Amino acid sequence: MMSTLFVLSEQPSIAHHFLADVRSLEKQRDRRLFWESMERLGYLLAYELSKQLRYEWVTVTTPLGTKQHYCLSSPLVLGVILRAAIPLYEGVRRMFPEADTAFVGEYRKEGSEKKGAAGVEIEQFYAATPSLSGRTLILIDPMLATGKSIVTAYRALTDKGGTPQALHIISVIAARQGVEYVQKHLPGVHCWTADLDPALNDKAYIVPGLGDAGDLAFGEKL
Ligand SMILES: O=P(O)(O)OC[C@H]1O[C@H](OP(=O)(O)OP(=O)(O)O)[C@H](O)[C@@H]1O
Ligand SMILES: O=c1cc[nH]c(=O)[nH]1
Repeated sequence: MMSTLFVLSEQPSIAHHFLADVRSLEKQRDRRLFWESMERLGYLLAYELSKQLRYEWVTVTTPLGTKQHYCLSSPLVLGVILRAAIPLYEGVRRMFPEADTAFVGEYRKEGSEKKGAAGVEIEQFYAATPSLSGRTLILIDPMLATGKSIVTAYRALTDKGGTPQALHIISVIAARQGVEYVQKHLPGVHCWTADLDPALNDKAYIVPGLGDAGDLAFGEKL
């Protein structure tokens, strides 16, 4: 199956406004704004992704008659990668409130990024998931840098939960190299990102990026 890539910023829309909020060094001081803008990007990306899901026609009775609507029939599991994904997840979850949720705890091993993207190693320590078999898995992580965190999370979840019928990734900022990495290791994946950045720096941070998404949402990690 073919992998696909959707980039929200390719069209002028309110998404640019929220992207400017999360990237701006000055506005990042306002944690409430950072969270709200992440959540709003979550709504917008979930809306775009929803166009690819499965629906069934349902007849709704109004006080004055009946009307048919498409109602979601794809069984969804949202996958959250701790910590930084929580605000973005909250936006996606509000759009798909009936979805189940899987959690993965992991972080980049301290110092491993000193050798650049090739050196980055992921320490994965926690995974809790409902069954994924035959369901649609949406992995959520605001920053897709080297792509190693997402691939590690997918493996941890599928080892326990089985193989999903479809895989989507929602990110706010993806590096081109990270997208290529996930497409290589997770064939058929569908990537939905608010923006696509050109490069990683020598510590495998996205440039221009926004800095450390986990620290901005929750405070500097010791
Ligand atoms: O694509 P990658 O190169 O793997 O990098 C991206 C990862 O980095 C961030 O998490 P981080 O490891 O900083 O942990 P945190 O969420 O606890 O801050 C981010 O939320 C991703 O999970
Ligand atoms: O640019 C990056 C890369 C990894 N994690 C972040 O929070 N930001």
